[in-house]
Amino acid sequence: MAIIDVRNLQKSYGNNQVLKGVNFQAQEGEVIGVIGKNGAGKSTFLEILMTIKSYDIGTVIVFDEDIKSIPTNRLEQLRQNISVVLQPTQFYKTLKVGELLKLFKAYYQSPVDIEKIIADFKLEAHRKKYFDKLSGGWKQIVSLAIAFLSEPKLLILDEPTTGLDPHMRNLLWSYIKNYNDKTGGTVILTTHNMDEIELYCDKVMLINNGVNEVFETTENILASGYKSINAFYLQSVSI
Ligand SMILES: Nc1ncnc2c1ncn2[C@@H]1O[C@H](COP(=O)(O)OP(=O)(O)OP(=O)(O)O)[C@@H](O)[C@H]1O
Repeated sequence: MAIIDVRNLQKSYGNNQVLKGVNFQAQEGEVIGVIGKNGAGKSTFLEILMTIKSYDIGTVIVFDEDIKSIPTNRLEQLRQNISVVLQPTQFYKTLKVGELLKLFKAYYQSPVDIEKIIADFKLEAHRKKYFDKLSGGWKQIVSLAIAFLSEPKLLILDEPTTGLDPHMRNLLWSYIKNYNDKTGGTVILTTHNMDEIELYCDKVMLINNGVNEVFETTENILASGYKSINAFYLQSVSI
């Protein structure tokens, strides 16, 4: 089943045309990495999929709904199936980690057990700390733990592993893959780490010069002769 169908997506900021005709589809259960150089338009693209940013031209269908013509109440229902983690993440400064998890569990009316989330994300030592006082990497982990609380059908992550140490990166990816295997949820993320794309993503979309220059399975890219996704990236994109 198609979760997202994007045709000829165009978006400008003033006279800076960032997206010049992007075509993209995501099926249920896929893990898709969006790559491209700094300023290529990856975050802009994800924010449009999250339904929080407007666009100029094209069609964006999310869960079979055209997000431009959908009534507000249905847009809100649709958003309940999407979890997002943006960068940088700012949560309520005066709340402790355990309190934040409880708050969002209530907000999402989530059946997920907070103790399990705390154990899975290795948050025990941090549950009584104020979110504001955590290191950047731990803030990221808490944000991701919260994203999983809503048991989303679609998870959108903007550079989820940036700033994480290798153990936390592995931990995070094992959680993403586990969520994907168990629930069939779709994951769309951006990263500059090409090893992560190679290891964990089913498909890659390369945004270059405002278009999806490549949208292909990682398997086919590697089968076409590149020795790694990193080599593919370096050979496909000039500085
Ligand atoms: N709100 C905004 N107003 C004006 N220009 C913006 C805005 N947001 C992004 N841009 C511009 O749009 C372009 C694409 O930005 P975007 O953040 O989508 O790129 P990116 O691929 O995510 O970059 P990076 O890899 O550096 O995070 C950049 O030139 C950026 O300066």
